[in-house]
Amino acid sequence: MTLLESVHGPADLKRLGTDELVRLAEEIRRFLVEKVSRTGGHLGPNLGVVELTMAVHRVFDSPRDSVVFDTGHQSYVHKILTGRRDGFDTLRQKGGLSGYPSRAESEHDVEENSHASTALSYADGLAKAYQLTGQRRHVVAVVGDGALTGGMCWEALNNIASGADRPVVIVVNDNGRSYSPTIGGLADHLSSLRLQPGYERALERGKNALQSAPIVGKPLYAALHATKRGIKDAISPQAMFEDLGLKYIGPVDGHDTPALESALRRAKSFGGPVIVHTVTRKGNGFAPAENHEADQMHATGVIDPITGENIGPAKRTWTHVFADELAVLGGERPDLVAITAAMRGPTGLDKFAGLYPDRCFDVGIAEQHAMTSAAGLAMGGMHPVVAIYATFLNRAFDQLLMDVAMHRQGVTVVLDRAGVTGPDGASHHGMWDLSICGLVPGIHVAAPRDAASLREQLREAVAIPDAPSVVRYPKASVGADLPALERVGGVDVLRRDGDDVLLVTVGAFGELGVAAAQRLADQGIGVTVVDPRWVFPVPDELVRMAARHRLVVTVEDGGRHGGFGWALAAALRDASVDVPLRDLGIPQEFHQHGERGEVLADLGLTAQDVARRITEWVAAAQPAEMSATVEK
Ligand SMILES: Cc1ncc(C[n+]2csc(CCOP(=O)(O)OP(=O)(O)O)c2C)c(N)n1
Ligand SMILES: CC(=O)[C@@H](O)[C@H](O)COP(=O)(O)O
Ligand SMILES: [Mg+2]
Repeated sequence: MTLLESVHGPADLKRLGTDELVRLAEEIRRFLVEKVSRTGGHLGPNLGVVELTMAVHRVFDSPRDSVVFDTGHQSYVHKILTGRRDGFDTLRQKGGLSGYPSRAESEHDVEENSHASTALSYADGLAKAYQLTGQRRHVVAVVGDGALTGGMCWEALNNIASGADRPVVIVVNDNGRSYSPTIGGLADHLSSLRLQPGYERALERGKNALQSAPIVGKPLYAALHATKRGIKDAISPQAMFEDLGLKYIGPVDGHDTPALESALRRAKSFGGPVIVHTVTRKGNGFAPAENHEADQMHATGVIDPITGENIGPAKRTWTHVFADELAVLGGERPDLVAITAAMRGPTGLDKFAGLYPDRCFDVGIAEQHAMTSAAGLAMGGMHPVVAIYATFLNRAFDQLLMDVAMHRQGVTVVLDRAGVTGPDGASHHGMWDLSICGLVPGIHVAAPRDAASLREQLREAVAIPDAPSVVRYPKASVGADLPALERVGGVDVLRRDGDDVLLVTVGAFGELGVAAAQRLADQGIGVTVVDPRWVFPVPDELVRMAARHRLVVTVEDGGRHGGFGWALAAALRDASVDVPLRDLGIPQEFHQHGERGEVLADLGLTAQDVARRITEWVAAAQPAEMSATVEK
């Protein structure tokens, strides 16, 4: 039996000796590479936290002590050590192990939200609750240097620091990277601390040697300790944390188990808010990850477990199309600037940044700041393109509404991963953006249906000088272009078989709509399929088209609640167009992980299901109106 097979929970971990811990770390790394190379996932981040997670679970007592992982993508080791080793063959798969903590999976899991920079706020709340209920429980928050660039962390730190008697242990996992190198003053600050990685170890050795020395040991240690403190204050700017009221321990080598455990034990005994600054290496122990140029295998697909080479299917995604067109636009429009929230590569800004390095800004994991900074850039005469994942627009709603739209600033927001994303689960599905954008006065929202539309609508968006414009597209390969039969009032007609049903498809669902119409035509139901292209404001032409049909059906890769279908229904009511409308979209629930196609099928968002629903609706409609159609 391997050591890994002998560890079913933290208690088993606590019984291991030093040499066994080294072996266990090696076994965990081999396990991670073997499993994640097959399933895909966050290999780099988890290879970087093997010793750190082991030490946390040896020093603290989960689940009595709460261990919160910020973003949660680096919680695989935590899962392995808390009895879920056997689930890794199903990692991030439908019905399988989540790629993030999951309260349904384990009592050891606290936070499920994959949106970064929240762990310290959870920790603050948990610590207050334990204090109020007289529970002597520690709260441990593992937070990355990237997550620390998020504003919520600083809001939380401000509050945690005021709780001098609340035992919150903040373990900073400082690997110097988000996807790419972490940016900003804080990163510089941490790196200035990182310069003495052996600092704590040297201190530990020195203290042990001194304290064991007879007679002179203890006084000498005390004198040196005071000197150390003075040195730290003088040469290492961690004084910033201590000036905030947070004790600082570190930097600690995040792969040195004895040093880690010593630092964590000191933190545990402190009894108040304390930062343990650990220095780790993303991808540690797997050379292809350690040396991975782009992002040290932050998130991989299926890879060769030896070479690290991607062996999944190469695909041209919507992101690629955006990246290429923005690069072209950058040459035509010197006022165009791009903004990323620590995801320059994944959102397709690398090409633009390579051509125009001074015009691409990485603001860290700070979508709120990105949006309002964009408003400032627009006020200053630039046209910003803010490229973020759709789910992270949630973070910047107020800024979009008040700082961009209310000030009528020309900012273009490009939302990648819009709609059902898949393996990253409930907090990553981009299902909220249409509902959010629909609330914003004056906003223009485009949902391109293919690559040609994306290029065209991106150009249209950056030409809007006095309002926010949004372009949204899915996490998927981009299919073949779907040409329109004609464009009427800005609305593209994709197929015209009759006036029984007006099927309005949003974005990439154009292909689905045409396929559904074909199925319905075979049943004698005449469907006209249209793509509004710009879904907000709702095109007037759509209202006119609806009036000429017996039933209107909308289908969108977005949340139904407050989505495009609801907006069109309201527009029909406002225009007194009395035609029944049925809206198909993502139900207003938190949807678990799985492949995008699986989740869409479960939600009935396939051509077959849409055709079936329409057949049912047509059959259920007033017989006089529709029977002729159905009998045909
Ligand atoms: C609000 C938000 N924006 C962007 C992301 C995408 N994202 C996931 S992990 C990550 C980098 C996190 O870096 P860090 O906290 O340093 O953790 P590491 O991967 O280095 O362990 C980012 C930007 C996110 N999860 N949440
Ligand atoms: C944890 C996180 O927010 C991202 O790393 C997430 O895994 C998105 O992955 P994709 O870029 O593959 O959509
Ligand atoms: Mg990091």
